[in-house]
Amino acid sequence: MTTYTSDQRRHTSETAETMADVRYEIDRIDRLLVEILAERQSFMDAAARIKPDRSKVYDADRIEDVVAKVKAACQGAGLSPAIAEPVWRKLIERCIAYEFGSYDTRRGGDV
Ligand SMILES: C=C(O[C@@H]1C=C(C(=O)O)C=C[C@H]1O)C(=O)O
Repeated sequence: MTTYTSDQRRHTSETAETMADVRYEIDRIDRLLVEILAERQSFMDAAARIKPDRSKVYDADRIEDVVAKVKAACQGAGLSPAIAEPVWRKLIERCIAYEFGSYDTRRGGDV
């Protein structure tokens, strides 16, 4: 199971006083995001292993399902959907490209 390593939080957005404070927290959060995205990426390898054929790697219905769920989660979390939607659409696009690569590597390039 993945565990996330995190530097100590020093400030909240309310207590930060300097740009050094702000950037320390942004850099800390970015390292966490990298760990979380690496775990998400690992499930692309799992999907490439499980999917029965290459035509299933790109799933338009599932893409819309993922984006809708992310937008719903934004409401509760206070994340702007204007940030989230394009970020997730690009993330999914790159994850699918990764999954195609994983699928082809696993099956020796056979299509
Ligand atoms: C992981 C999957 O494969 C692809 C990757 C997706 C994602 O990154 O969320 C969504 C749809 C699929 O085209 C899946 O089908 O769920």
